[in-house]
Amino acid sequence: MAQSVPLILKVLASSIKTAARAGKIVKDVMDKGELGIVHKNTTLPTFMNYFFRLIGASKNDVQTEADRSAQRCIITSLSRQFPNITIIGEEGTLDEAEIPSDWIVTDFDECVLKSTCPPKFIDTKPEDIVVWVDPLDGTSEYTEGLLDHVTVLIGIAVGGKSVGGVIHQPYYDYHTNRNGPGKTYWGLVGLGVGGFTPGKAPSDKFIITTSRSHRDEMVNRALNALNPDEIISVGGAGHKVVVLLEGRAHAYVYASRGCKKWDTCAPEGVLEAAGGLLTDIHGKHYDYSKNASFPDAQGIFATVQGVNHKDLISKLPEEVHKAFPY
Ligand SMILES: Nc1ncnc2c1ncn2[C@@H]1O[C@H](COP(=O)(O)O)[C@@H](OP(=O)(O)O)[C@H]1O
Ligand SMILES: [Mg+2]
Repeated sequence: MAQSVPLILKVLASSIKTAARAGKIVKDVMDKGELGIVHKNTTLPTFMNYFFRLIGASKNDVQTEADRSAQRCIITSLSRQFPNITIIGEEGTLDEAEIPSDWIVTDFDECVLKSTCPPKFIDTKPEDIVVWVDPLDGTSEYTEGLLDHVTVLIGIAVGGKSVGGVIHQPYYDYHTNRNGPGKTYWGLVGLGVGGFTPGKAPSDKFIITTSRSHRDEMVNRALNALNPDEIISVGGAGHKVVVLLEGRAHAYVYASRGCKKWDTCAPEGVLEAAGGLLTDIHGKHYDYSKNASFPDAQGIFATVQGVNHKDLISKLPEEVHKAFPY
């Protein structure tokens, strides 16, 4: 690879290949049938579970062997290629010492490497970059067999702002092609998107996508106020943004604090590279710098290009805004 390729393009090009490899691991674990499910917070004392509920985390947040193995693949691959960037994974610190050699990805997406780097990223340094990894978004759907809800997310933040990333859907179209390669949606703000052709949402009705498994009173109040013609309830933050990218909905609305930075960094970057917006429910972008707190504590509000983000947010009732203070 030419030395002159800007770092941001190398990180994106490597993330595209790595996400696909991690997606294959996710499928291999499922095919083997040993999911190794653990409930992440159930070993905590009662007061800690109470605290987790207060900040919006579920005490039954599950993790499987696929989450662990896919994260080991991604973090080991990216950190060997880019030792000086910061990488934060949903599953915390895992043993990377003895991972199979074929989990270590060393190749790059050629199309991205050959692209013209957006001028503002030409001089981006390793210390400016934070990569947020969700090795398996939609874990509860994965354990329930709703496989097309599952995505592998690698988000790229520069200077605390999500600017791009990769959403890989390992089970894309699996009903007709179970052993297919999946589908990879990537984007970089200023460069554009790749791996898919953005769809256009219908002009004769208004469609919102939201959580399937984490619905509460405040989520419902926000949805009622926006009065959509249709609600698409699916699992995973990555999958919901895929629904937007494919033109199947106009907005993703989630008035809840349950998502974390690794759930939204890649979806935000890819959606914004496609001309959309992903913010909190007040319209403010999240901070993805390395010391940022993990929860998306002010919820999620995402819209596709052509929808007036600010106008739509203004339709949320005051009580919903007040429920998510800074
Ligand atoms: N109330 C909550 N408690 C725990 N996790 C939540 C949550 N709300 C959202 N999430 C996490 O955010 C992601 C998208 O959620 P949803 O499908 O409900 O929209 C999932 O990530 P993971 O599957 O990676 O854990 C999910 O676990
Ligand atoms: Mg997730």
